[in-house]
Amino acid sequence: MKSQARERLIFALDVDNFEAAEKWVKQLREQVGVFKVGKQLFTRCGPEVVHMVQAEGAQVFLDLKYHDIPNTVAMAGLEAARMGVRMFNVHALGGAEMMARTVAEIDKLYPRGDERRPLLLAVTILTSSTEQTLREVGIERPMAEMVPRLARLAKDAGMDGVVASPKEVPLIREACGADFAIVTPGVRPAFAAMDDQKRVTTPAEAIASGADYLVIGRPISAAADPVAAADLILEEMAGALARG
Ligand SMILES: O=C(O)c1cc(=O)[nH]c(=O)n1[C@@H]1O[C@H](COP(=O)(O)O)[C@@H](O)[C@H]1O
Repeated sequence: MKSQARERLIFALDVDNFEAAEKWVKQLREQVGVFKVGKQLFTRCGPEVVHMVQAEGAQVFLDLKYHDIPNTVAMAGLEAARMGVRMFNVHALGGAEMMARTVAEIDKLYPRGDERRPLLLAVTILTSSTEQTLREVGIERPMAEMVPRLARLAKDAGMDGVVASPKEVPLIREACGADFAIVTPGVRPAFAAMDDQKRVTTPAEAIASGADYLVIGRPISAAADPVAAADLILEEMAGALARG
């Protein structure tokens, strides 16, 4: 169960330089199967940092949350796939055409079934957002309606899964079925602070509700002993997986 949990634990490499990223990858290799390279690190280091993670034998979630006109996102997605990342994401709010064009480009590069094909993920509503955040940008519908609606839009456009709060996993499963990946940030073990996350659950709750992958950053990176914190999280995940 622990090795299964490891494949589902994604550590957010939210650092500002190559050396720090490399240190985390070497330190957490036994606990973590996938490392997330996001906007800060990628803007600083570029593809070199993706290749470093791959050279260490781990997989990469390229978290650049593309949101632009359909052709621009599709072409950016193509470059992400060419880097050999395991998964990358776009904002579902970019719309059906943007997602479908991206899927179509990836289909041409690596058809479904090709092991090099990355998982194409759509961010629904960020885990730092509240109902108030939605109102501010003119979305009057409630979170519980928006998240499954965006997830369904992503599925119908051919995307492989979504990034969403663990709180909304049951709603997404209901809208999209079992064969759809759900990646959940906003995970906080009992020992960690909330930071800027708003819609959170514990690792065990996230797995029990049906999340496939957990993205965790500060609860590990800010811990006094990060390896011990990652081990605790893995144990909690493995326990929930065993309970089925
Ligand atoms: O796409 C993401 O990874 C993401 C989506 C989302 O809705 N919320 C969210 O926190 N994230 C990312 O997940 C990570 C969470 O980090 P911690 O809050 O430190 O555990 C950060 O790197 C965020 O950029």
